[in-house]
Amino acid sequence: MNPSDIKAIAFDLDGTLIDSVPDLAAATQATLKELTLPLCSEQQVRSWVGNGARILMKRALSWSMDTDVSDEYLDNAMPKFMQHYQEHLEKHSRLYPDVVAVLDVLKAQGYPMALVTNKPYRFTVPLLQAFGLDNYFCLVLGGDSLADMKPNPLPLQKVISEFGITANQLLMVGDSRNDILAAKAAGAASIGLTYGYNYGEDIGLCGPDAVCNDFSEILAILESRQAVLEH
Ligand SMILES: O=C(O)COP(=O)(O)O
Ligand SMILES: [Mg+2]
Repeated sequence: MNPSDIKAIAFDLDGTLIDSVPDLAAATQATLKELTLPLCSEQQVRSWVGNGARILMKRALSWSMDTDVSDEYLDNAMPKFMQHYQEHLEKHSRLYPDVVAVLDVLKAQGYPMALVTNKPYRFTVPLLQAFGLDNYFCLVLGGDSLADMKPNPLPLQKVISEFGITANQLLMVGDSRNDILAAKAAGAASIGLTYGYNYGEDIGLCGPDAVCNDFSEILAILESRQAVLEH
């Protein structure tokens, strides 16, 4: 990545801006309870998040990352999960440190910003509103907004075309290999954050252009761009 090329930024939501697992876990547990199935732990849910609500529920129903669950079984559980998550949404979720301060700086610096999450769109906007994040993003894409979600490059390609930039001018910031793989497939740059979920794996393993341990480090990476521009 050449920081001086970056003209716009796409942010992931869960595990990047907001620690949403406490509410996702509560909704998952409430669904399993309603189905009289064995309950899972918050830690398990933390390792299952990343590919949207349906895959999370598939993993919860099977207590596994990759066991197949029949469509019928999953279709029966999904409305229950959606209802429970609707009720929990922002009850125990928390903004990560420095998120608002850094978004303020980036907005003031004039970067157009997009929010690209695998979370269903219907939960995304209320969650952004609940945490005062709804005025930063000119484009918000949920996991069900387009025909495919991250790690497919489609949502980032949409950002690139909507913002009228080239792929190498987009920076994707996220906590999951899905964010990094989507960025690579779209030809965009990426920053991987270490504090999020990523299935319990080291985010550095999927090869982001940079790794940050906290959100404010993003500014330092982009500052070299400012230095180049001011020169
Ligand atoms: O809801 C998920 O599974 C992941 O959401 P994210 O793409 O914002 O991390
Ligand atoms: Mg994430």
